[in-house]
Amino acid sequence: MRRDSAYAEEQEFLERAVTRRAALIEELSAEPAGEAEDALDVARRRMVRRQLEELRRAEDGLVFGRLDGADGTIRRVGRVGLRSEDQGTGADVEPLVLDWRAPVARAFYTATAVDPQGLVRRRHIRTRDGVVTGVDDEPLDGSVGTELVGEGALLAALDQRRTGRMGTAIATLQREQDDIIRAGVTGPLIVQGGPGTGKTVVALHRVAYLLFTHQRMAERAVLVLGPSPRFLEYIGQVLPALGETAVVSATCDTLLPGVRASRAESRDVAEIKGRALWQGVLERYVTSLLPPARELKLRWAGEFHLIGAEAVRQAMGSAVRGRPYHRARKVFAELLHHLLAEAVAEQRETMLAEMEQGYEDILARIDRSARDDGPGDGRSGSDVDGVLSEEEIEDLRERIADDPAIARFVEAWWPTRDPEPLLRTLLTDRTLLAGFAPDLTAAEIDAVVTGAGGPAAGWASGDIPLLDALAALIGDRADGDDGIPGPGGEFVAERARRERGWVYGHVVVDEAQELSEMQWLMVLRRCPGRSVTAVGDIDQTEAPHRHTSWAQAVGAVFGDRWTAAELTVCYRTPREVMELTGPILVAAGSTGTPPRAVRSSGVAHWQRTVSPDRIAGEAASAVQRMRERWTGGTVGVVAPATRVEELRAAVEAGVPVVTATQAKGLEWDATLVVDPDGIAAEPRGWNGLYVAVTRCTQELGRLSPGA
Ligand SMILES: Nc1ncnc2c1ncn2[C@@H]1O[C@H](COP(=O)(O)OP(=O)(O)OP(=O)(O)O)[C@@H](O)[C@H]1O
Repeated sequence: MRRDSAYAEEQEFLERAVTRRAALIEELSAEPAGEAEDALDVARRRMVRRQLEELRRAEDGLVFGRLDGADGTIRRVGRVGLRSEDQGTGADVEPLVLDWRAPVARAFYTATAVDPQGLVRRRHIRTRDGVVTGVDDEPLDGSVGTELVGEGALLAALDQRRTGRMGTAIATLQREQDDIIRAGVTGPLIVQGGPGTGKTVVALHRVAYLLFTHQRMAERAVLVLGPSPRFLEYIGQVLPALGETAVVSATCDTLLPGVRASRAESRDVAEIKGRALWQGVLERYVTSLLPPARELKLRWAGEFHLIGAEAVRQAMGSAVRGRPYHRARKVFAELLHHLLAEAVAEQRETMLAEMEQGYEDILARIDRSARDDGPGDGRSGSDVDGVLSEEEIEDLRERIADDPAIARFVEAWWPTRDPEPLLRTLLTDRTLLAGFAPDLTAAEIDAVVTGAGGPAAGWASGDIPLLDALAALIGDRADGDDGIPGPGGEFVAERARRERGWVYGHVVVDEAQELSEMQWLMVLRRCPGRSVTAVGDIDQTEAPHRHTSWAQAVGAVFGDRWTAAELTVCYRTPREVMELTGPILVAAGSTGTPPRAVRSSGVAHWQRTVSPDRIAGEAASAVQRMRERWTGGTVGVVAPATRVEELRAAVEAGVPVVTATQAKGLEWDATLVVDPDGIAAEPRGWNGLYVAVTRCTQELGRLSPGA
């Protein structure tokens, strides 16, 4: 009976919220179109557009929580905040629904029986298509104690069939997750968590929280870096569903506009190219491209002018001063225009002074008395003594700056450069590379040069951070604009994606354990303010670098100035499967412990050995049986790289067959791991096997080739 009345009560409230949302959408849609009046109007319109976008996407999960205070107050929590019907702007009236990201909503995720935060009850409300389908009450008065927040709702969410797309978890976030989501942004935050602990959930919900809380971050957009395009596709719906548009998602390989990694390279070479030492190598290389400071001879208006070596050296010194190559070149060109204008003026003064002297001598000889008031007394303008006024020198400088012949001279003396051919040259020339990379051994230099491919070879993944570093040291040819987001028409994310030197408000890195030092530097370049959240599991590392701790992984970029956080509970993988992982971690050389599984699927994992020639056929049958068992859900196959092609041809179309590396971050209801020993034998293969077996939410099957 109480239960029925709770459903009826929440249904009634939900209908009120649905009506209110429709009214707010209508109100905001009625905003005038046309040109914005001023900067304030641009900002206001952008905010309205954002609110409208959020409201439009908020149908699902419009209301998912309720907080009952000890003082009798009742508050509802939902995907977006809804102003109540009688809440004018700034009025002191409670909103109808609290935004889950608002500080007052935090208790929904953090209140416990031990620390009820003024609440007596938390209610989770499940809805589908405008109908309340579930109500779970959790007393916070100490009568019931559980470690989990909203256990019923959480377990129901975790037990759902997987669709192949990640969903939002705003209704069931757990306290340790919420603490990280709402952590301050004082510097890099590195979150360690085992498989299925919700690292991706935390990372994405943190983006939504930060964008909601920090308006300036929204103006600069947030970058989300993931391990693969497949992973980005998997998480692609989460942020739009949370109403976020100011987000750019990419992999390290797709971060440089117009450049793609199209070539595989050996792990050894990839490891060498990932080392932070390349930053110094490239800096020395770019410095070597600067022209030597020497006397310059320029022609202007038919006359030659000399700019002395010392003046050139000084101008170069003040032009370079930490600036990128092209920027320094531009500053030098401007200084050169000044120097030349002064040289021209000086030469003209000398010439006129000589002419004047000659003229005076002649006049003196003809009629000394007539020269009493002769030229030479006045001191303004380009009078006959030849001294040019400041305006005249400035005018001269402008004409010099506009002269294509002078521009051609500068180009010949200090040419503009393209990073791609420059890097190609460096990576294919042993002597050059040895000169700039004294810390690499001869064998390492040999490996890099031999592995670089021919002049027409594409770029490998390990080249992208080198290109990025080089492009930053060389700089854009033309001056970039001011970086202020454009007017209403364009979402900031579109612009950020297009512009190479874009500086983001925040960067989130998922599967961060995979990044090489050079890739970390690439991240830092996009967020010099170090507003970075990185999530990962050092025990799932498969990349060729040799990091076995976060301190090692980020030391080269952040030193020891970063904050560590940890997630300890596994929400994805059932207890039955997690029990298998201890020995795998030991074999991987890890000293860590697997996270604690929150649920049991009640399904035993299984293992079968089949003769090697039947393995693909057996895998196909096993997948079919799993598909039948998990109707409406998803099945994935993980195998050693050498078996992927054969298995793809054998199993049903649409069932993903991937390597352990490609499986990173993904999950399915059931996973078939084919040839686990083969996976373990791959480089860092025990870590790969750890990834492979932890992808399932329900069932794990293992198929091994054998006698
Ligand atoms: N608080 C939560 N409420 C509901 N579902 C959750 C919650 N936390 C995690 N999950 C679910 O658990 C699963 C694992 O989460 P997620 O992919 O974020 O983990 P992860 O730590 O990134 O895992 P891995 O490192 O293994 O890729 C996902 O299905 C996610 O939706």
